[in-house]
Amino acid sequence: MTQPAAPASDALVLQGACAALSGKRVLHDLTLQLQERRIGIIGRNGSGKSTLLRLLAGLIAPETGSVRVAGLDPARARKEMLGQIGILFQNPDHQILFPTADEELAFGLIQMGLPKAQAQAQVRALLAEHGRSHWQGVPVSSLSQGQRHWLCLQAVLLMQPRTILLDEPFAGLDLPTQARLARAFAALPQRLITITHDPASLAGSDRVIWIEAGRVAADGPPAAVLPQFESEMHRLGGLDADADLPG
Ligand SMILES: Nc1ncnc2c1ncn2[C@@H]1O[C@H](COP(=O)(O)OP(=O)(O)OP(=O)(O)O)[C@@H](O)[C@H]1O
Repeated sequence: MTQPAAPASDALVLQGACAALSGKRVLHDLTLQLQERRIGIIGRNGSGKSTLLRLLAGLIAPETGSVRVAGLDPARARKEMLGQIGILFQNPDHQILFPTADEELAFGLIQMGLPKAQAQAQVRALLAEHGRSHWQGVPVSSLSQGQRHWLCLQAVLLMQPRTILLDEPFAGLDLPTQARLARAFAALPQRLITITHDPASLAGSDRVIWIEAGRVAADGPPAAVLPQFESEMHRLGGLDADADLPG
């Protein structure tokens, strides 16, 4: 019998992982080896997608089973994870910690152990490269939603993580901003794991995982998974009652 291939050294591996929130189990016995370059996670509201992202990022620990990123437990190896996993939350305001744009950009680098002056120099160079030197000292509160998204993305990229987790990256952005962001994502060398409700945005992925009520409903190439997902969503959309919304 042939052995399954060993995971890539920077793979994200779930083994029988369950996760609970406030005592309620929301992810059930997930076993996944995530190593493709573009992975989409799709599913209905409340299916457990954000919880899966939080589990992969080590923001929550599994109730049972294990999560490993590059062989490490992401909930414990917090410092090592800075170079492994970057996360972009749906709402930049859930991510931004500092009052000014440059402080926000420098934070991750300082966390990684870079002396403050060096981190600040990298931030100045980045802002200059993007024609945004005037953002030095600018209050985050004065930036638009799209500009805050850009800020969060750059803060993550400065840390050069191997994998970036994106939670509904296009939600609330106008079409030109979405198109610009999509081009920026497409050009990234990193592995991207994207959560979305929107099947169209995953058409070019290497792999799509459909999560339903905390379990994998389908897992494969987009051409196989997305039509199944869309047909089920159309069927559910045709029902009048929304009593089947997961509670
Ligand atoms: N703090 C919490 N305590 C208890 N249950 C929670 C908590 N947060 C979320 N849940 C429940 O966990 C389940 C999964 O939520 P999760 O946010 O992971 O889903 P999702 O697929 O990301 O949803 P959406 O697409 O609406 O953002 C849902 O049923 C939700 O009600």
